[in-house]
Amino acid sequence: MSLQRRKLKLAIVGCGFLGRIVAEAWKNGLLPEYELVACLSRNPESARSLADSYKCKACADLGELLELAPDYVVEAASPGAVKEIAEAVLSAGANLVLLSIGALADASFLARIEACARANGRRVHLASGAIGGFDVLRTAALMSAIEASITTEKGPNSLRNTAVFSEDLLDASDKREVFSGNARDAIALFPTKVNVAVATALATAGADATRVSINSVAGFKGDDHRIEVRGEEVHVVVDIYSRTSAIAGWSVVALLQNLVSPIAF
Ligand SMILES: NC(=O)C1=CN([C@@H]2O[C@H](COP(=O)(O)OP(=O)(O)OC[C@H]3O[C@@H](n4cnc5c(N)ncnc54)[C@H](OP(=O)(O)O)[C@@H]3O)[C@@H](O)[C@H]2O)C=CC1
Ligand SMILES: O=C([O-])CC(=O)C(=O)O
Repeated sequence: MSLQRRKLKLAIVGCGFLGRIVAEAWKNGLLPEYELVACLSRNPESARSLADSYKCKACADLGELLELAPDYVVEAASPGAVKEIAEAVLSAGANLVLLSIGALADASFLARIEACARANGRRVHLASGAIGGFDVLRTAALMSAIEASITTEKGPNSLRNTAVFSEDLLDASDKREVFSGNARDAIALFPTKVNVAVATALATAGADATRVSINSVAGFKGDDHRIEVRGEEVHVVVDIYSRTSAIAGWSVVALLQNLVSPIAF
């Protein structure tokens, strides 16, 4: 049973792989408290295609989308898109659900949207994406000083078109660490690939103190993220393997369900 009577208006920004997972879940009845009203993408054709499949409005720009007064705008686009839309969305009275959490590594941007959300009485919800366990990570961070890290293993093909890729990774016989540093440097080097590192940092020790190790494993399919937090009394390990990034789209569905459920996680 839901908490509210009228359906909440939902809009999607970014009509690619993950945005479509949310729309499909809505169509399949997993989000009955919501009405999918609008979508927007960089390429109008992507928005039109999603809108045709799910019978919502393809918007030409953000202004047109916000005129429909969505209650929740799901961002499934890019960290750059988050910077373009966040303040306008919140100022228009909508809540924001983010997947491209890497945008929040920019401390001044984070402070601005925090202030904007507060001023407008709205919230920015961070989807758990390809990882999770934010509840226990945040809890551990409250209890004492902590050390936090995330170690990721990926197949080399998913590192193509990044500064660390080289052909010899494809048939390397051993695991190769291609990045070691903090979450701030990680997202600067891989702007769309390590949202998980920034999300981990926000939940734990912050972008400067959270250690990130990215490893290439030839022949490996999918991603494995191992988050570790050590405090005085607790040792937390959250390890998530996913064959594709679909888990991130589904995490938005779970989040939207949680927002309206009488029993909330
Ligand atoms: N938090 C997490 O754990 C994870 C986060 N992500 C992030 O989620 C986001 C979406 O991923 P995914 O669906 O796989 O990516 P896709 O590339 O499949 O889809 C992204 C869509 O957004 C559109 N888009 C890009 N920039 C903008 C913009 N400025 N304004 C509006 N639309 C835009 C794209 O372009 P077009 O309209 O041209 O088609 C495309 O349709 C990415 O930023 C990715 O990094 C992904 C996995 C895990
Ligand atoms: O899908 C993943 O494993 C992680 C990812 O793309 C991200 O953090 O942006």
